[in-house]
Amino acid sequence: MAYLDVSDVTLTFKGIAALMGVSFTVEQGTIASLIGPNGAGKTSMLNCISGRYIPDGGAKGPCSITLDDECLLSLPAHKRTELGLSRTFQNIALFKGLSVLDNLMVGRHSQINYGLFSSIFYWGKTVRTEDKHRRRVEDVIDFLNLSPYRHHHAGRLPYGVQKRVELGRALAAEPKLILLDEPMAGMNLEETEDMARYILDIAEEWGVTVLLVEHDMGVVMDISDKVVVLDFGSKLAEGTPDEVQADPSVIAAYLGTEEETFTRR
Ligand SMILES: Nc1ncnc2c1ncn2[C@@H]1O[C@H](COP(=O)(O)OP(=O)(O)OP(=O)(O)O)[C@@H](O)[C@H]1O
Repeated sequence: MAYLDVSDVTLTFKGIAALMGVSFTVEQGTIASLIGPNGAGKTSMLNCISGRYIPDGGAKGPCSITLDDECLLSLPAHKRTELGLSRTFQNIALFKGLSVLDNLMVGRHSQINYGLFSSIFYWGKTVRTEDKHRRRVEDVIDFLNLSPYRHHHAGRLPYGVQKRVELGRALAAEPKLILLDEPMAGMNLEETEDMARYILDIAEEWGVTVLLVEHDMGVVMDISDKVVVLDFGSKLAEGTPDEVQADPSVIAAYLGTEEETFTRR
């Protein structure tokens, strides 16, 4: 079975379908992208996987979303985080009054498993665990080149750096699967290229599986192992970037007929 297996997911809001029987798979350690026009259902799909939305049928029917063979639907969002699922949001969701370092430490929250009792009676263990959290956060700071900003208030940083901090917070949680909702939105060319490099390294060096929602087709076609195309809540195509770019239904329905739509960087 695939690492992430989405099978026949339907989601309706007051009778209006955001997703209609969508199925796709993502293999471990790869980068998959969800693309489609505005309102196609991309963020809704990420929300179903992360636990923000519950697909129609809930947790009782046949399981429609599994991660590493584990059914996600029966788990609340925070349990999915403990299982190794982490995400970023379309609109930056940082604690703006906290430093970069503290925002990343918040990302460690799911890994903190000691309470007041053990802090008092197993002090040594607590200190060792704290060290482990610090080390992970420092690794993330180094990886994303956030050192110059570590003590800056997140809310005062340039937009592109804030997007990087948000990625860092998701990475701090030691995810196995990371969901990225438009990580390049609003970025200039240089920031976009840097972010694309980070995403490639997250998969290749850190071994994290990536599911990306992104409107920048150049980036999507360049870095994805697989592309899934949604249109009006239904899956239109699934395949390698080359297969999807050659699919007439995709060209007609979403990408238009202009050749430069698929120009690689
Ligand atoms: N909480 C909600 N309540 C009602 N309708 C919703 C809700 N969330 C999403 N929808 C509807 O579901 C459909 C899919 O929306 P979604 O945000 O998933 O699309 P998208 O592909 O991510 O779009 P975009 O590229 O603009 O972010 C839209 O018609 C949207 O209005």
